[in-house]
Amino acid sequence: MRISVIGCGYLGAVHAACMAELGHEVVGIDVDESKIENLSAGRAPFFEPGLGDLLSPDNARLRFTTDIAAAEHARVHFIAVGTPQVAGGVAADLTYVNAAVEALLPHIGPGHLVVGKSTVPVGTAARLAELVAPTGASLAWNPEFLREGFAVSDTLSPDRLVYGVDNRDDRAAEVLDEIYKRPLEAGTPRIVTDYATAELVKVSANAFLATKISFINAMAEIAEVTGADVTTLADAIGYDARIGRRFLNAGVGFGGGCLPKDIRAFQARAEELGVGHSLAFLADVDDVNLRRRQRVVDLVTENLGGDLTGKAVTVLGLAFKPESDDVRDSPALDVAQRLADAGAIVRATDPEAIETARRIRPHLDYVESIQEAISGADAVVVVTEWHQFRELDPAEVAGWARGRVVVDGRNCLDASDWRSAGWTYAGLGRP
Ligand SMILES: NC(=O)c1ccc[n+]([C@@H]2O[C@H](COP(=O)([O-])OP(=O)(O)OC[C@H]3O[C@@H](n4cnc5c(N)ncnc54)[C@H](O)[C@@H]3O)[C@@H](O)[C@H]2O)c1
Ligand SMILES: O=c1ccn([C@@H]2O[C@H](COP(=O)(O)OP(=O)(O)O[C@H]3O[C@H](CO)[C@@H](O)[C@H](O)[C@H]3O)[C@@H](O)[C@H]2O)c(=O)[nH]1
Repeated sequence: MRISVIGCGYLGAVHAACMAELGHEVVGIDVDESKIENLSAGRAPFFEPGLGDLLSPDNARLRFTTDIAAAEHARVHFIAVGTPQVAGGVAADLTYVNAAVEALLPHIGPGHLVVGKSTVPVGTAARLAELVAPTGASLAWNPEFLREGFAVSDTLSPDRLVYGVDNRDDRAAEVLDEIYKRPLEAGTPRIVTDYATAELVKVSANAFLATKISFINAMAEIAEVTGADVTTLADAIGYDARIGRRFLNAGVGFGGGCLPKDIRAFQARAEELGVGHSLAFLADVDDVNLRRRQRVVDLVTENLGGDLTGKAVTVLGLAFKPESDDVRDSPALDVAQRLADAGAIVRATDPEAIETARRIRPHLDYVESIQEAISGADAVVVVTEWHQFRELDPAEVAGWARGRVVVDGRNCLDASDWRSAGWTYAGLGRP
């Protein structure tokens, strides 16, 4: 199948490379010249395990360009551009989706299928279908559920495939089945439904995941005033198969380019639809999540005598989660900024996210080496659970730092190991 992928960011670049891996002839298109230059040279423009292995300038099935006219040679066009929060608001900004579809219109015709992958407010697909209809092409919505850090394997072997189609269009599902032949033959469940359901599957999945994380973080708040241990609590409730242990890790909370903006945009859309009350609980989910960031800062402050002015604090982690260089709405970077705002002298490190962090917070002090970051610190704060941080030897770290305070913002360290090495250990929701 000849495919174009419009938008080659964290989602689109992986999707383009994986579609070529599935045997299709793919052109990736983006307005960002430097991204296209890197991808064309076989370099991943961001850190994503396994992506580099799929990119090669010699791969005849995969090319990248800034020229939207290249889409003319394809028959299926995936829309993978960003849908961030609107400036100064919480709704989804559809400018990029609208611009991408508008730009595509002169290059599509009968027999073409436009497939939305971006996360959009319910109702968007039906509106875009009207826009596409005069060209003779049709439109489907095929939301994406990949996780950063596992994006390649999630794309090649998804948990499920969802197709939102116009019920007068029998062909769209057949075309998508052909594209996803390999995962479907491997047993991936597939759900064919209407546009609205497909759009809602995506945002409700993210709302559920965010709620699950905020639920356990709310339990951490209760644990903190009762002396209970939220990690033991999570293990115990997680054994109930109806609850499950995944996404029950209490800590500094969720961030990234998806969960925070998606729950806010979902609430905004529900308000527009006159059913804001149905999603009112998501405001609490957001609040609990943001409170945890300040809680980390408060724990550092309490353990450093109540005032951070002039205190040297090392922040271990900048990415919103390990195995990613993504710092969009990163709790780690936010904590680093809050500590600096409170007067601390902050030095931060991350195995992959220093460059991305520097782009949006250029004034913070970043160092590559963990030892250099910790050297002379009054307190060490772990906010992204990279294995490089989890595996630190507390006795060795004690030789680098000045103070003996460690705040575990991801509940990822062995508290007793650190305490036996002389550290004052503080976790979130743990005694
Ligand atoms: N990142 C993820 O893990 C993930 C997973 C599932 C769904 N999504 C959704 O996918 C969409 C993309 O997210 P992302 O994380 O890849 O964003 P991103 O910002 O990394 O990438 C978006 C890309 O689109 C490009 N672009 C913007 N306008 C364009 C246009 N008119 N033509 C061509 N390219 C254009 C940008 O230059 C950028 O490279 C969002 O709706 C997001 O919610 C993301
Ligand atoms: O128990 C947990 C699990 C996750 N997190 C945090 O939650 C955030 C999101 O994590 P994750 O969902 O793994 O990352 P994303 O790559 O943002 O993926 C989410 O967002 C994508 C974009 O919509 C979806 O495609 C994925 O299915 C959905 O998991 C990160 O900050 C994690 O640190 C926790 O705090 N506790």
